[in-house]
Amino acid sequence: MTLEELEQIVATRASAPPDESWTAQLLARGPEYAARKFGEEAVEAVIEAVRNDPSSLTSEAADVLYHLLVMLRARDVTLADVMEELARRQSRTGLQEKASRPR
Ligand SMILES: N=c1c2ncn([C@@H]3O[C@H](COP(=O)(O)OP(=O)(O)OP(=O)(O)O)[C@@H](O)[C@H]3O)c2ncn1[C@@H]1O[C@H](COP(=O)(O)O)[C@@H](O)[C@H]1O
Repeated sequence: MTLEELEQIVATRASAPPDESWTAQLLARGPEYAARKFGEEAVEAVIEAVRNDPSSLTSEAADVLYHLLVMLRARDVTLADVMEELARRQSRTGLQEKASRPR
């Protein structure tokens, strides 16, 4: 499974009946709700990383990636947009990139 494939699944399920699809339910409740669920899943991943439980962290990280894609879709940002941004950063170190951000 690639992130592109998961993005495609999210796009397809977006138009499913909400009573049959978590993706459709998230999107029907709006971008703010999708963002909130992403935040909750991110916090759960943080907890597992701090607890040092690799199996639970793997599971929570999967939740995070899925909910990230749903949140992006809710705001019409594509995975390609995000990957292009990452590609732009490739020519610089992380510290150079951070220093170049507007304050
Ligand atoms: N990858 C996922 C995926 N990861 C997590 N989830 C759902 O996200 C929801 C998280 O909700 P909650 O926060 O209530 O769940 P939780 O974190 O387990 O809850 P707590 O017990 O911690 O409160 C659950 O219903 C999970 O099933 C996902 N739902 C869908 N997908 C993918 O999307 C596809 C389409 O799914 P539907 O849109 O539901 O058809 C699936 O086949 C998968 O490929």
